[in-house]
Amino acid sequence: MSKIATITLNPAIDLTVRVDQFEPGRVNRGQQMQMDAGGKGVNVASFLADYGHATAVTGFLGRDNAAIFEQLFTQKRIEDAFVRLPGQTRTGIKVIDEARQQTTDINMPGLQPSEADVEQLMARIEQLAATCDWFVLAGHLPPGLPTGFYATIIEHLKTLGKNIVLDSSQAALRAGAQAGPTILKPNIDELRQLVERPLEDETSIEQGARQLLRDNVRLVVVSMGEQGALFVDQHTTLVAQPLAIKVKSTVGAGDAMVAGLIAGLTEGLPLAECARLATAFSAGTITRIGPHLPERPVLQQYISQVRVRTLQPASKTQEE
Ligand SMILES: Nc1ncnc2c1ncn2[C@@H]1O[C@H](COP(=O)(O)OP(=O)(O)O)[C@@H](O)[C@H]1O
Ligand SMILES: O=P(O)(O)OC[C@H]1O[C@](O)(COP(=O)(O)O)[C@@H](O)[C@@H]1O
Repeated sequence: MSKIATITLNPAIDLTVRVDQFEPGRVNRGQQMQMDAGGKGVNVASFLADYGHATAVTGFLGRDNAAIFEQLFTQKRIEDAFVRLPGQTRTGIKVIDEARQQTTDINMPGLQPSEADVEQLMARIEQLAATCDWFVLAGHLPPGLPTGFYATIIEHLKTLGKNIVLDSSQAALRAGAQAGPTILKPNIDELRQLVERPLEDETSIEQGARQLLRDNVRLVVVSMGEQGALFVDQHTTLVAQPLAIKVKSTVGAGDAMVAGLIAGLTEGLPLAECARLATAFSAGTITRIGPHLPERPVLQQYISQVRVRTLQPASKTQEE
């Protein structure tokens, strides 16, 4: 089984604070606080490692607070190929309101890598390409990097014949999508930004996703929070219904979906089974804080509960 590499240019420590009945602009009393190593690619690797995959992580990590990441990598046997930068990796605040089942994210800009750091990163990616067939490029760009940075990496990885998943936002997503990764995983807001029109129903979301399928892009997964997700390829559109479970924190739900999708695709599962696995991974993480999957029997139960249907042109549906 080949290794899966994730690239997180701007990882984050997630400081989760539980505040029931959270009111912005007021004095709030918190109930619980927890810190986790995070950032999109770090989370994807962590979920895949829980599922038994060999993973490697790279990107830029602040030297001064790297311990929490190093602990995670050691614990889950994730290969650490992060380039170290002077200073601290950003910390993001995640306010979870369990009573209202709401998560509020405050994400910071992060550390700025130098030209020499970027060169070092490119060398690490080159080294990882010797052992990894899949590359996940995920998250916000750090300050100072050009919006076309993901596009540059994608173009290079394409020449090496790699499978590439892009999960980013704003201009970096737009430029990256044009470079033709294998899979795109926008959430509904990111898809709206990409296609520049309101997407109000399943059909318009499907059409928006289908617009992105071209050249190398063979699958677009649009995640829609509690509305589930659409899996759109050349031949079909599947709708994966989320599970009705008690939400603790939605932080990492999208990353879990990416991880579950890759787990399915690398096993050679049909798209409907991949959609089921991806949704089960997401369900597994929203019931807890931190980028971890539940034990196998629980995950197995979630997989069996996910409902996937085909979205047909005349809106006739068929259970998969
Ligand atoms: N409130 C929720 N209830 C149930 N499932 C959810 C909820 N929020 C997210 N999910 C699951 O996680 C998946 C990804 O979530 P989403 O919030 O769209 O991703 P992102 O974090 O990338 O914005 C969804 O497709 C769904 O299966
Ligand atoms: O790189 P960005 O877009 O600032 O996002 C970083 C945040 O995204 C996360 O990876 C969670 O992502 P998702 O909720 O989209 O799966 C957090 O761990 C992290 O704080």
